[in-house]
Amino acid sequence: MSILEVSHISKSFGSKHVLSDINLTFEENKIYGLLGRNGAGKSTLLSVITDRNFANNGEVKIDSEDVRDNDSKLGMMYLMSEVNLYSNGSKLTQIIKDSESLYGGFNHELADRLIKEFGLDINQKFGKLSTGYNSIFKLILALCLPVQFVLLDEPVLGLDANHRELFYSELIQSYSDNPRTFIISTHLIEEVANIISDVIVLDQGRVILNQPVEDVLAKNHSVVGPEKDVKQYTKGLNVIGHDMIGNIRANYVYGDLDDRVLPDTVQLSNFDLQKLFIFLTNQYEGGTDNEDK
Ligand SMILES: Nc1ncnc2c1ncn2[C@@H]1O[C@H](COP(=O)(O)OP(=O)(O)OP(=O)(O)O)[C@@H](O)[C@H]1O
Repeated sequence: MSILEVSHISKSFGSKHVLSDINLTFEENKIYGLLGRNGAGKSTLLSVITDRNFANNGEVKIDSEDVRDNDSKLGMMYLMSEVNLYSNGSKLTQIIKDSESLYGGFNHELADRLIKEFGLDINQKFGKLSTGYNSIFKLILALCLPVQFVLLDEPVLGLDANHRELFYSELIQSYSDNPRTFIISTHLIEEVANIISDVIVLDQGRVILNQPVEDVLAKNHSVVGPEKDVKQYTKGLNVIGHDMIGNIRANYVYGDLDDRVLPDTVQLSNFDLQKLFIFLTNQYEGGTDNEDK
C-alpha cells in the first residue's frame, strides 16, 4: 500500500508565485482529476512531484520517504506530459526497450493491443509522430510501465474524438485489471467526470477543492423558480452562481441545505462538476456569488 504525500510545496519562477503551500495526499488505487484554469500551476505541480522541477519549499514523499534524488521512489511514478523526454531520432521500439529496462518491466501484451487499436506505426522515429500520435505513444508507455502512480498531464492533447473515447475505455480497463493511482490533469472535465474518484481544483497556485467526486456532487444544488422565491429559499446558503431566464432564476448552491421548507414554486436538482468548476474559478470572489449575500 503506497501513499504519495505532497507537503507545503511552494514554487516561484522569479517573483511569480506559481504554487503556494500545496498539501495533498494521493491514496492507493484512486483516480484523481487535477483541474485548474490555464496557468493555475497543474503542470508545475506534476513536475515537482516527479522531481523534474525543484520546489522552493516543501517535500514530496512516497511511503514517508522523500522522492528527491531517490531512484527507487521516482521509479514508482511515470509522468506523461507535453514535455518530450525522448530524442526525436529514437525509434519507438528503442524507447520502449530503454523504458522497460529503466522501470524494470513493460506490459507487452497490452502495448501490442493498444498499438493495433490506435493504429500506431511502431517502426517510426519519435520526432516524426504527429501531435496526436505523440500523445498516444506516451499514453501507451504510461499504461504499460509497472508504476504505482501514473501522472497524466493533458493526456488527450491532439487526440481525435474516437481516440479519446478509446483511451478513456482503455484507461478504465487497465485500472480494473491492475488497480493503481492515477492523477489526470485536464481541461476536459465532462470527459473525465465519470472516471475520476476524487477532484482537486487548483486556482492561482492554491488548492481550492479536494474531495471525492461523490461528496462534491452531493453538495451541488441548483434551485430554480421565480426570482423572489429562489432568493428567499437560498438566503444564507453558499450561493456560488446564478442564471436568469426571463423571470426564472437558478441559484447554484455549494454545500448542505438545512431543513428549510422548499416552496412549491421552487425546484431542486443537482448540477455537474464542470459548472461547479466554472463558478469556483470564475469571477466570484472566494467562490461566493456576492449578489445573493
Ligand atoms: N519554466 C518556467 N519559467 C517561468 N514561468 C513558468 C515556467 N513554467 C511555468 N511557468 C509559469 O507558471 C504558471 C503556471 O504554469 P503551469 O504550466 O504549471 O500551469 P497549468 O495549470 O499547467 O496551465 P495550462 O492549463 O495552461 O497548461 C504560468 O504562469 C506559467 O507561465
